[in-house]
Amino acid sequence: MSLEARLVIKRDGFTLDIELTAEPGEVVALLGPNGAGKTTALRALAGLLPLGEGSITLDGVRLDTLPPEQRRIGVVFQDYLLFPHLSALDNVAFGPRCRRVPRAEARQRATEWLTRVGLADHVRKKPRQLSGGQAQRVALARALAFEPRMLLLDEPLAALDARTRLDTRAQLRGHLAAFPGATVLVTHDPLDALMLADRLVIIEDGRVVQTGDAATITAEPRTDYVARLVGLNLYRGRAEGSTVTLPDGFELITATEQQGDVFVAFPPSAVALYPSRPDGSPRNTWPATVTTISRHGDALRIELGGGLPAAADVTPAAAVHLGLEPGREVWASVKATEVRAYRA
Ligand SMILES: Nc1ncnc2c1ncn2[C@@H]1O[C@H](COP(=O)(O)OP(=O)(O)OP(=O)(O)O)[C@@H](O)[C@H]1O
Repeated sequence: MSLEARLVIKRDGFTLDIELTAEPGEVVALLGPNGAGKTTALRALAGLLPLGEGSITLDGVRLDTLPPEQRRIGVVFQDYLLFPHLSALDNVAFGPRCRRVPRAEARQRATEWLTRVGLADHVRKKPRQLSGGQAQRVALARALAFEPRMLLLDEPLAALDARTRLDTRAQLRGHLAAFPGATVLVTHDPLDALMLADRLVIIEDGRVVQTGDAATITAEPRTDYVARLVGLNLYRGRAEGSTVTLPDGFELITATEQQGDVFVAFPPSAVALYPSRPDGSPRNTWPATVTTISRHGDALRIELGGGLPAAADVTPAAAVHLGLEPGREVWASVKATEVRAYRA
């Protein structure tokens, strides 16, 4: 049940224009900053928003000409949208009932689905008697009980606290692995995307800016948003051999040779700071001014302005030793072997 879609939607001041594919059994995450168009894309797939242009084809069948109820798509919304007056069982039985499955059989199937998501003991409860994690699992069971051809999840874990989120994410991963159809999930949490999806589609301002598996995207980000997401300093420049010249003339030396337009990236942990120009120094050394300091795990994240805006991670001890504070002038350096260049 493979998905092939081109979604074009124009609404005041914003245009979504993306192509999206998903193979049977594949989990594709739409990831992007607020307002990028992720929810708009999901609502279009579900049939809740009409396409301006484009088409949606699932397993060779045109979906965008069908009304939402005939698309056989299971949707889990961010706030689950369970029917508050129905028990967990009747919420899940709703799908089969809509497809005219007799009541007893619909309830039987609902019980099976609730058992599968670990809620056999909660079938009679109303949504308000369920915890956030349980409600999420009822919503998932309800979507799966439709026997959908495709599953759509909108920020499926956003409503949960951190602890519940961890457990629920692991369980959700298992259920998605067992689902034979294509799954598209929307999130702005990189961890959800990395843990749940086989492939990431990064959307910014209504366009796809990068797509690939987690390893490729984290190794070779192509926009500032993605670079920040994976915690890398990222620049664009022109390579001639191992020298990359940035638009303002700054030169970075890399260990690998390239020609033409490239991205260059290095992690904040690779940036070393010195009180004065280091001698016998690594190839890339520049004067910088500390702009902000924030906590980053066990380290301090130092944002540097100057010739090459960059982030550096240092230990608290080093920060004290260097007297780091906003406005302090330092020398920064990064070894050529830590700088990766790849084709733009
Ligand atoms: N009902 C609406 N009418 C007009 N424009 C809208 C409507 N809903 C959203 N938009 C606009 O469409 C754009 C994309 O919104 P969308 O909700 O799809 O983004 P998103 O990537 O899901 O963001 P978030 O992570 O904040 O949910 C935004 O610029 C938003 O202002």
